[in-house]
Amino acid sequence: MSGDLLIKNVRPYAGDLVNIVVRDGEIAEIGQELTAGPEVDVLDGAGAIVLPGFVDMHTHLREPGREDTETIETGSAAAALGGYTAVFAMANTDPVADTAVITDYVWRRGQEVGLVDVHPVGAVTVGLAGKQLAEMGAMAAGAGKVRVFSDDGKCVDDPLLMRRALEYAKGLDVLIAQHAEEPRLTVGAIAHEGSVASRLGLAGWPRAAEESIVARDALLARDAGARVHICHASTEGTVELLTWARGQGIAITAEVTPHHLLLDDTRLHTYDPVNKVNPPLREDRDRQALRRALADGIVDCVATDHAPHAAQDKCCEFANARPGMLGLQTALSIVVETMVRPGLLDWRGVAKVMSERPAQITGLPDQGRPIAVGEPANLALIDPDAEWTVESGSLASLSENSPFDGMTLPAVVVATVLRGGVTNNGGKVRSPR
Ligand SMILES: NC(=O)N[C@@H](CC(=O)O)C(=O)O
Ligand SMILES: [Zn+2]
Ligand SMILES: [Zn+2]
Repeated sequence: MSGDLLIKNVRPYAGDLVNIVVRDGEIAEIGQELTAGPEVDVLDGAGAIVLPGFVDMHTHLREPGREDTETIETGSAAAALGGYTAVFAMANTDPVADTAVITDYVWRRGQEVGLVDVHPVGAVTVGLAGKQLAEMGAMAAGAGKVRVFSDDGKCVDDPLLMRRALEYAKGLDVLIAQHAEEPRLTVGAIAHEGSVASRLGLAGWPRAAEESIVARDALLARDAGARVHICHASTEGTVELLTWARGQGIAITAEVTPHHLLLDDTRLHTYDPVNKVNPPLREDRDRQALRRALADGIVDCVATDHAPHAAQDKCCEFANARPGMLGLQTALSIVVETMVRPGLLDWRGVAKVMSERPAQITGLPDQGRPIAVGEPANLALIDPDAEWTVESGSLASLSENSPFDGMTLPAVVVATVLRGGVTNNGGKVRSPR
């Protein structure tokens, strides 16, 4: 546990300037006149906005198996620099995180690094093969306390298996997060099915491949009385289905990625595989619908789907490149660009979609909490007026596949605090323990 910390000159949710005293990892005092004793560490926010630390419910960290592209340590550093205090590491590692041995390892390694809480996501099916349920109960009962299960990267496409998974998840009080992609509709598909893909000669990934699974899973969740979460919602039709399902009282939640909020398929004309992602970048109307849905709460939260890939897997022909893009260090700036600047969200809204809702959906008791006395000191400090230019080679990730490379974006995360320990100070991460 960290010692005492005085955080000076910060504005909770962009409100009035205050100082915050942290003791034993908790917010002990908030006020205008607070001062600290001589032994206390001081973090001067210089007028920064302070929000609860961000929670990413969808991150790929590639350890175990592809430590050449990201490790728990390098991914944790990227997360801390992005303002995150908790991330959920997806199960599509090698070996797959389908047993408690792996999920406990991910949790423990994250705690050893100590920059962010790395919560393991467990696989729904053994080896992500979609044939047999994994031992969800054992993973939930382990040291990693797995509370989110997903075959992300693949869809749990067998409806009977998905139904069983939802029933089992309800009993365990855990969440199934679905990568909604009907595989029969995306055979060979590499780009959004539309006029851009036709012109470029790229095989199309239709909206219906996502929407048919969203509709199906809403009905399966209804019948099982279970919760279901939709990963990386990407279409206007998905927003309509979510609206319908919520109206029916179905416990369905959804996330949107920063790249689906900012980019569309017109980026593909260069054939640069940095823009290849699953689900694919869609059209302007999808992007606009997703922004409105996030503002209205129909889409609950932003999740990065941070997906590091090696140069040899990305810098090749479009058809052969792996899908996925980096996201942890650029997420906040893209939310500011697409949601705050256009007036769709205020800073309380940013706290909600980046921290509070993902913590609630995943069941983290110590994240996404109000900035108030007695609450855990998990915080992100943001300079809303600063700008920065993304250099993919200078990010903390071991990989460089950022589609935002060269873009000048608003808002800089100036510090991150995890249980009273400063994990990122002015863009420098604390050296891992
Ligand atoms: N989003 C992607 O395009 N890729 C992800 C898998 C996934 O999220 O489906 C990956 O693991 O690389
Ligand atoms: Zn996915
Ligand atoms: Zn993913």
